[in-house]
Amino acid sequence: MTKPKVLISDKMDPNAAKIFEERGCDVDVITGETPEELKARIGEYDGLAIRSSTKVTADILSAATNLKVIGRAGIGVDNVDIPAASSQGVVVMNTPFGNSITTAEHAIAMMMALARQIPAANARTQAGEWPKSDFMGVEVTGKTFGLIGAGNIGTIAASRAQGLKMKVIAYDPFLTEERAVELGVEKVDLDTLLSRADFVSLHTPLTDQTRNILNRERLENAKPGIRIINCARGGLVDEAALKDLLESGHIAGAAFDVFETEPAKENPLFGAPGFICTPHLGASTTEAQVNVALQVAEQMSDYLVNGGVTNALNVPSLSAEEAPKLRPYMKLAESLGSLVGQLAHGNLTKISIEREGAAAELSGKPIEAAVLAGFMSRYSDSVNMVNAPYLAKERGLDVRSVRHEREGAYNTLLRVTVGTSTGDRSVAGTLFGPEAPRLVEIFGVGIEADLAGDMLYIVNEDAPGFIGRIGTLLGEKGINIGTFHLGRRDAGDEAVLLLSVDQPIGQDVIDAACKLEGVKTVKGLEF
Ligand SMILES: NC(=O)C1=CN([C@@H]2O[C@H](COP(=O)(O)OP(=O)(O)OC[C@H]3O[C@@H](n4cnc5c(N)ncnc54)[C@H](O)[C@@H]3O)[C@@H](O)[C@H]2O)C=CC1
Ligand SMILES: O=C(O)C(=O)COP(=O)(O)O
Repeated sequence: MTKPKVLISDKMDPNAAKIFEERGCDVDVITGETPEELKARIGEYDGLAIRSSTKVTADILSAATNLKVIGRAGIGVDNVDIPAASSQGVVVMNTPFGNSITTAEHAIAMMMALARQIPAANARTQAGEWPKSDFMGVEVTGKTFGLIGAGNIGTIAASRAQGLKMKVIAYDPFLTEERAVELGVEKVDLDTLLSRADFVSLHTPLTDQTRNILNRERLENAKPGIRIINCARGGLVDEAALKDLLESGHIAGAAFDVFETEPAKENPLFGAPGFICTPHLGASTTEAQVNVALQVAEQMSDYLVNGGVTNALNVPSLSAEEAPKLRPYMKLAESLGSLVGQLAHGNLTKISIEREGAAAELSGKPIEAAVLAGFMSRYSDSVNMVNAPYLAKERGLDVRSVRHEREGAYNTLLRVTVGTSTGDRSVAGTLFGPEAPRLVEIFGVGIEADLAGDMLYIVNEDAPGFIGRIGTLLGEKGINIGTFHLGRRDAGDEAVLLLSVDQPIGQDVIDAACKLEGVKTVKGLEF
């Protein structure tokens, strides 16, 4: 097997490259390229490891013909076009915890630097001024810390602020009262937060809801003398409005690590009174960078080598321990999805996936994604587990997953049912031994068959002589039969024949088979 090839395109701790190599990947480290250079190169790679500098746009992705996974050594993925990656079947993963302590500590460092004007005092002292009487600071003890966004980083920042004897109030629409009590913070609405806080620290992602969350109106109505810290994302605060309000003195200070446009070589806030900043250093500690580099390389190689999915943003997680257990089910699920997709006619608007026995104990989402990947291949050639659920949604397919507690005839069973204009059509399969996927039912008829390679599916009247006739026909056409599977509802009723053959079935064979006595349906299948 050729080794998966990974490109590290942003500055990353050398442990990342080491782990990729140890885990069976070839790795190139090429940083600082222009988008054009990256686009020209990206086609060679199975994996792309990034931080925040590389912008993975739809244009770059259009050239990423071999790409399977993008790994973000860090948290924010606003530099990745996730919908484009998803529709192309590329997994996007991040490392959601590796740099959170470090970033929360940076927010606290920024707060202290603001409270005591350390950057300006430092600059003037080193310039030989000794400006002792120009710097009067404020204490943080007893002051109110207003947290916007009580997620991983926000809650760590809150606990550090509590350690500094501050009162913490928090605005986060997803924060429950119970969790607020557990954290020892008071849950408030945004206007209340801005009217009471002495220091406000932002810790939300940048989304349509959070963009400009501190807009001009909110900043104007905030408590006079408030100080604002943003170590989350540029675009959360209206930079021009903040500059005006720093100049008017309504806002006493602001400390930013992130900017609307980065790298921020110029910005309206530069030089505003009480403004301090750092160049997106929130995650830049040795500890955090080792954490995220190790984690991203482990996660990406796990996916590329073993199919394990951890911390993915566009596909369900699948641990490296669970991945081998699920693998035969994924094959079975994909084959069943493909079988109903190839056989059912008309506009299919719903699909249900039932798991029974041992299959009911496994994660449902990956199995669902594999069924959809098989099923959606009837509509598109470039479909896989990552993009199938998105394509299904786009087509308005109603997808249901059902897990049965009941004991059935099989130790483990997957059933896939599609709704057609003439009623529900269902196929089911099991695993023989730990690994071998096997079809056990097709449209109500019990049958045992492997679904592999080229196959011929025939429904005929159950009457003597048919098997001889089809055998003769295939012999005349020079088609070699690999396996032969028969099933029927009741004696004399409809019978189903599934043959695996050594070459694709041409239309001439299908036409000839249709003319055989007693034949109702003939279809060539491909797995
Ligand atoms: N400066 C830097 O170098 C770094 C910045 N970051 C950024 O910090 C931010 C926070 O990261 P985490 O805490 O890990 O994320 P998280 O996902 O754990 O927490 C985000 C919180 O924001 C809340 N939220 C979402 N919409 C909201 C809204 N409209 N109003 C108020 N709250 C809302 C969510 O409920 C959640 O609790 C991210 O934008 C991330 O990219 C992360 C690491 C380093
Ligand atoms: O992890 C994040 O979200 C960050 O913003 C850190 O960015 P960086 O990896 O330092 O470019």
